[in-house]
Amino acid sequence: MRTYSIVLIGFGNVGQGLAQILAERSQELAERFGVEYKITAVCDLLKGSVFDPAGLSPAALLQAAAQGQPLSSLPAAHTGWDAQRTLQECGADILCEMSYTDLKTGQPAINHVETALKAGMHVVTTNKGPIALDYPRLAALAQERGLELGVEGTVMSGTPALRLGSELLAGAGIRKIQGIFNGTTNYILTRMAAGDSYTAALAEAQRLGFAEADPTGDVEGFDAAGKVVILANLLMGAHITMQDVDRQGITALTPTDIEQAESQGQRWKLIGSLEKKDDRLTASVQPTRVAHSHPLAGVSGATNAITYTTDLLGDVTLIGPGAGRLETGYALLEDMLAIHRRQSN
Ligand SMILES: NC(=O)C1=CN([C@@H]2O[C@H](COP(=O)(O)OP(=O)(O)OC[C@H]3O[C@@H](n4cnc5c(N)ncnc54)[C@H](OP(=O)(O)O)[C@@H]3O)[C@@H](O)[C@H]2O)C=CC1
Ligand SMILES: N[C@@H](CC=O)C(=O)O
Repeated sequence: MRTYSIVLIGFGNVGQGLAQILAERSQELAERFGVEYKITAVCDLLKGSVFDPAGLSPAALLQAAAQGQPLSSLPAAHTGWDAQRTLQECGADILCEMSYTDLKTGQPAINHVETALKAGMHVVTTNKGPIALDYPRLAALAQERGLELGVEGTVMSGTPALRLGSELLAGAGIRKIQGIFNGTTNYILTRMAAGDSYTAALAEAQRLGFAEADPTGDVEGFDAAGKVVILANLLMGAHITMQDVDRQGITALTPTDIEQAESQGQRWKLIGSLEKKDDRLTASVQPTRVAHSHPLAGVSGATNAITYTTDLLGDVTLIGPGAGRLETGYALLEDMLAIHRRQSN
């Protein structure tokens, strides 16, 4: 059995989703893969922080969060450390970085990732900020130190969109990528098409744990644009920035626009696109009317979809969850299992 100690920075929807997965599936992980992930530290801005090298019970962490009790009320060797101190002193094997995405500065997550790598930890993250804004530098830092930087959850949560593109389609010649890359807006558009108000649909997306802490990132298209940047730079050899994405969100769409499209056999979707033509890459996120018969029209709720157009296989499409607590928690497990597989070879 190989045991990895893990530190969780951010214990919101995703952090709690990961803790729930570990609480429920540790026996299966041990039996099938010979691996144990032991949470030794958790640090969250408002919920507090706790570190115990002997390990913390995921169930107790979840119970404290559900009851609004500070994490520091749990029995542990150390409490009250901030993220930097936790990363410098906890000595974990893997950082799970799940703090807020900031697509302007990438902070504080860039600092978290950098500190963890310098302290010798592998990093797995669902945070789009560091990956959209600073991936080459952070990936080089990881590589120099023989460490892994797992980023699967930054695009389409636990649906293995990045792994499909970077591993399985790596030799197929990806020349175009198109899809629905934001769960919150797809959920809102689906609910509005069924007659609900924008405000009620957004509130429900927040309650279900799909939306960003500041949902402007979702509804104005920044989150989808960040994912387009990640796809371009990680899978298409590009070096684009957020400013290179021609971006528009869904806030200008009215109930009348949505009704009108439906009555004409069409549906609004927020579509992200990347296309390479003669060495030039175009990148966009735009609300788009698609026919009811279009493959993306039936992708509803927080489900996302990605179509890779390749030289050798033509179109390859993957559809799956794009957001959610467990769905995104699973992305971190995917990356941690990949680390375990590589370490075991
Ligand atoms: N939810 C989803 O479906 C998906 C989310 N993601 C990404 O995963 C990350 C986590 O998402 P989610 O859990 O939904 O977000 P939440 O807002 O629910 O949780 C983020 C947590 O991070 C904590 N936090 C923020 N800054 C710090 C800091 N400096 N030190 C310690 N803790 C900090 C917050 O603390 P507090 O609230 O107590 O202030 C909060 O509990 C985000 O980057 C998001 O973009 C990616 C894919 C899907
Ligand atoms: N807020 C995001 C979460 C996943 O990245 C979304 O709604 O897709």
